Amino acid sequence: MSGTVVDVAESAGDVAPPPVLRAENVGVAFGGVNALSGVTLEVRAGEVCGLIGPNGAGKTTLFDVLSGIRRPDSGVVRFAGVDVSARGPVWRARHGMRRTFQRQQLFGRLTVLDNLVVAEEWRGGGGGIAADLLALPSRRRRERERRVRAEEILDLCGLTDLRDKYAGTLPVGQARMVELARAVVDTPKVLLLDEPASGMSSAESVWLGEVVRRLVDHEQCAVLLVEHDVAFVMGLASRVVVLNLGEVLAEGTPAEVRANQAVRDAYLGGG
Ligand SMILES: Nc1ncnc2c1ncn2[C@@H]1O[C@H](COP(=O)(O)OP(=O)(O)OP(=O)(O)O)[C@@H](O)[C@H]1O
Repeated sequence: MSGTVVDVAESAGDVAPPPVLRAENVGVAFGGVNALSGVTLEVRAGEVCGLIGPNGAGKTTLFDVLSGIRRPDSGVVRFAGVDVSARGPVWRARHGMRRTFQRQQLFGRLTVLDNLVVAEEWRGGGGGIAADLLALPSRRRRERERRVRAEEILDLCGLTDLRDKYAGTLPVGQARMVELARAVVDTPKVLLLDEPASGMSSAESVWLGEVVRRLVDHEQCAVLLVEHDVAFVMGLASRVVVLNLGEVLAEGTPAEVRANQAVRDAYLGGG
């Protein structure tokens, strides 16, 4: 790898900003099974890109490669233009890549607000334990800033009324929304959302769609979304990539993908 991850700035004259995250010709094989072959996909700041495909298409494997959990057998992953293929998930997270998982990962015995503050604290506040024990003014100021940021994100997510509830007491739909808020509070450059609507009622997934849109506009982060609920993806994403048998079968706007005959045959049920 070379260089460092830098903020992605729109270069003068370009219509679209450069991709924040890009998988280039990625291949992964498990024994004789090609889970991914020659997959190229990118996502840009301010955009929601949907990733769909039938069971076994390779969506989870691609998320694992993008987030650094799995090294690809071939191809590279670029984050803000830099080849990060050799970097692990912690490094990528530290540089602004956040992933939510299908299983819930909240701290059940912390309040909703504290779940967000903890998500900000993992970077550390500078000064270590001594600064904590001495309650240095700089540390107290940083804590106040983190609470303000957490409250701002709770507000954007429509979660302010739940801020003092213990996360472990929340029903699935609300808990999923808190997970999203946790992922966003640390100002990621890119968010990988893995089945964010699973377990949600249809009213809750409408709420989720509105919140994701609001967060993307406010934070100008890039979102890549894997979701089995195709209608949800089509309603939210501006661009959709369809994987099938480890390859990109189609890519385009939701309308283009819906009209694509190969996609209809392989996935959406013909017709
Ligand atoms: N650890 C593994 N060992 C062996 N084969 C695997 C492994 N993980 C995934 N596969 C295979 O790789 C292919 C892609 O799987 P993957 O889980 O990425 O698909 P997916 O699109 O996420 O599927 P689903 O929608 O069911 O979650 C499948 O054929 C799967 O059986």
